[in-house]
Amino acid sequence: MKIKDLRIHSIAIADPPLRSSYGLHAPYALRTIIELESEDGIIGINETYGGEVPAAALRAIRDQVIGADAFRLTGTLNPEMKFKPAGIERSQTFLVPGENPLDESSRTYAAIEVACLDLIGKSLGVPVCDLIGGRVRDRVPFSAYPFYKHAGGGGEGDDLRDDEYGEALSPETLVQQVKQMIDTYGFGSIKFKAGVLDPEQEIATVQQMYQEFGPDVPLRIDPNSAWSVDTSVQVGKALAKELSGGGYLEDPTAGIDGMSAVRRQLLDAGIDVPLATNVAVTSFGHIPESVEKDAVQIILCDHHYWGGMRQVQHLAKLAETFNIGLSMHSNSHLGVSLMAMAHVAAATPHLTYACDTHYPWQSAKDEVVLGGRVPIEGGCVVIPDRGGLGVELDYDQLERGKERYRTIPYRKRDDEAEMQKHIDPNWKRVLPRW
Ligand SMILES: O=C([O-])C(=O)C[C@H](O)[C@@H](O)C(=O)[O-]
Ligand SMILES: [Mg+2]
Repeated sequence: MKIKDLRIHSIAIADPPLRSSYGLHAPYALRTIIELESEDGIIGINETYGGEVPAAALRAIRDQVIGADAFRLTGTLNPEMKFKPAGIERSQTFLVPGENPLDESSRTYAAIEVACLDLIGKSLGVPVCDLIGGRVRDRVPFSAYPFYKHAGGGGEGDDLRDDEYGEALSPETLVQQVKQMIDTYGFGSIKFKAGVLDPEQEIATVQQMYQEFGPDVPLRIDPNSAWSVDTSVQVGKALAKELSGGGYLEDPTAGIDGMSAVRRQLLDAGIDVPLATNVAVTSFGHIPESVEKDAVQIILCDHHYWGGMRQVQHLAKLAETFNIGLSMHSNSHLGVSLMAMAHVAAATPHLTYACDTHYPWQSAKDEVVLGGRVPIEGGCVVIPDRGGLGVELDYDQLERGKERYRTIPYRKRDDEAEMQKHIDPNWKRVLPRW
């Protein structure tokens, strides 16, 4: 199936002022939508990271993609190794997932791989999950993803979005936010983005969630490496009960050595809360050292930067071999990414944790999927009975997203700069902060 054209669309979508240890989300998140057209006129689509760097990387491999066979990705599309599935090198850590220069070729590869799978699936009338080995679940569970946030729904000027959730900068308002999210989407587990308030307040937030939702709703807390080893151990001890029963402590501190020290000290204290990561282990090259040092017990996969859907399946097998659990990471995204995440999760038996998703934070006004937002019901995305990813582009909405991108100044995610602009001119991302 020869590829005739690759179209790259940079878009901007409104994003609320969410906080994390990286800083503050800008009023717009950036995404790239790609289309691959085959010689017989079928169009495969995909969504990946936005801004100038990912778009330039995609433009740079355009000549390799055009004329290539969508069925023969691995062999034919990587002659100069500019464009390749994830290798076994170690990428840098500490960076926002998706911004790591050493992962760039595997991110680019992933973007094309998924579009090829959508193209093949559409031409055969087969859902992507059934092309990559076959589904083990039809309904893919996602997790509620509460954030501390300032007032505002995202967007700027005449382009403001409704503030559906309001300000949440205290334990009580955060719990209120989760209730609202669960009422709307039916999520059965919670991933709480921490690393923003004093750890005592974040401990209180988790305790209040536990009281509100009970032991059957698994809780995860993720401060994005904001804590020292000592603080991480204190939080792990304080929340041993709340994070057990399917929950986890995600990236409390930076690096494989830091995570390993936290694990050791918690075990010495008789606490077996698993540590999860999407920061310390972000490429295959990190796995040997992580296993040797028992640094993480759960890895968050993400096909966008792990090198595509098949690499996520390889990661799953490796994780299973070493008795490591598998969950899924997300960044601000629209419905095309959500569907891709659901398909790979559906076809990955070892992915037993509910996946992260930022989707509730995005507005229907920005969705580029034809027919509007992808439904999340009972906390799950249902795999549709359609070929490929099961979604098409709404070209009017895509044009609006492109127009928004053309008119805004943002070209790269920079949460630290946003924090300095709106909250504190002297703010810096210091690790550990506590
Ligand atoms: O689990 C994670 O670390 C993330 O989802 C990283 C994201 O960048 C998150 O911190 C965000 O959206 O600010
Ligand atoms: Mg994380």
